[in-house]
Amino acid sequence: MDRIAVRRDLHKIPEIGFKEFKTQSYLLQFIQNLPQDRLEVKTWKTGILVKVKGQNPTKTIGYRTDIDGLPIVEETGYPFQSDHEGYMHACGHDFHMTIALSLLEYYSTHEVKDHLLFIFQPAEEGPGGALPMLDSEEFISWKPDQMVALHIAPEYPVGTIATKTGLLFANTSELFIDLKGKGGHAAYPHHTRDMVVAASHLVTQFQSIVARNIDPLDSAVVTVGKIEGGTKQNIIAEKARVEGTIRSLSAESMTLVKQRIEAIVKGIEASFECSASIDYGSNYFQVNNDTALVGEFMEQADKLSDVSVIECREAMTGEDFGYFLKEIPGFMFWLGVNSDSGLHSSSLMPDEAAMETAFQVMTDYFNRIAN
Ligand SMILES: CC(=O)N[C@@H](CCC[C@H](N)C(=O)O)C(=O)O
Repeated sequence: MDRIAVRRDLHKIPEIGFKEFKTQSYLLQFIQNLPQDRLEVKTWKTGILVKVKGQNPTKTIGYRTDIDGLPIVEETGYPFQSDHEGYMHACGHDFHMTIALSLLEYYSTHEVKDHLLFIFQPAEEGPGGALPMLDSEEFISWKPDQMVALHIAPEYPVGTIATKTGLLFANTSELFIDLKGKGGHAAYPHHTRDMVVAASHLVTQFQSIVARNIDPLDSAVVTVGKIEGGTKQNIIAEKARVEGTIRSLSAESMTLVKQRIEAIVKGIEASFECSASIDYGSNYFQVNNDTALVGEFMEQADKLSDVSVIECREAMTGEDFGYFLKEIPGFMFWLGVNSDSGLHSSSLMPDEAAMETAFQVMTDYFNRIAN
C-alpha cells in the first residue's frame, strides 16, 4: 500500500468522536479491497473490528487504533490540509489508522498461528469509545487475550520508540462548570451579578489546587482550555461556562482535586451571589503497562537495527486505552515522529517516515508472539 497517500487521505477528513462517518467508510472500503479469505469484519457504532484468523490459534492479540480528530483550525499549510473546516487530525490518529491498515494488509496475506484483532476505536479524544466498546457484544465475542497500541510522540526522533513498565499515562476527568448570575447594562454593575468576573476568579483560584493542595511529590494538572461568557462588550454577562480537564497520577489525587474544585465553586457562588453546576464529563482510567509484556517488547524491539528504545517517564496525557488494559494485559508505547509542534497543536507535522518504524516494530512483535 502507499502509506503516505492513505495517511494524507485520512488527514483530510478529521471527524470528532462518534461522528467518524467518512472515516469509517474510507476504512471499510480499504478493508474490503484486501484478500478476504482470512478476515472477518464487524462494525460497532462508527468503529470497526477486523479479525485476522490464525492458522492454529491458542489466543487472540488485539491491536487498537483510535480514529477521531479534534476541533482545531489547521495551520500546517499542507497541500493535503483538512477538508473539514475547524477540524484537524492534531493528535496523530491519521498516522495510527494508517499504521493499523498497513499491518492489516500485511497479515491478510502472511499467515500467523494466533488470531489478530484490529480494533478501529472511535472517540478517544472524547467522550470515550473504549469503555462502551469493551461492553459491546461485538467486542466481547472476539475479546483478545492481550492488547497493544501506540501513540505518536512529537518530541522523539524518527526511529525511536519510548515506553516503560507500569503507569504510562494519567487518570483524566473532563470539567465543565456553568455559572449563572444576573446580566444587565455595563454602566449599572451594582444591579448585576457579573459572571465574567466570577469565571475569572474561579480560574485564578484553581491555580492554587496543584500549587497548595497536591503533595509536591505527587502530580496533578488542572487546565482550563475554554471560557465562554457574555454576549456584547457593553452588557454584563448573565452566564459563563468554564471548560477544562483534570489529570492525576493517583486515584486519591483525582478525588482531592475534585473536592477542592467543588469547595472553590461553592465559595464563588457565595462571593459572587450566583449559582453554579459542575459536570465531570468523561473520565479515563490510567494506562498501566503489563510489566512482563512490555519488558519483552522493549528488549526485542531494541535489537532491531533501525530502532532505538527509550525508557521514558510517565506522562499527564490520558488515553481511554487504559480501560482496555484494566481488563486485558498489554501495553502502549510512544512512536517518535519528530515534530517541532506538539500534540493538539494546529501546526503538528509528524514525519511520515515514522510509519515504517511502527510497521517494522509491530510485524517483528506479532511474528514473534503470535507464532
Ligand atoms: C493522547 C491524548 O492527547 N489524549 C487526550 C485524551 C482526552 C481525555 C479527555 N477528553 C479530557 O480532555 O480530559 C488528552 O487530552 O490527553
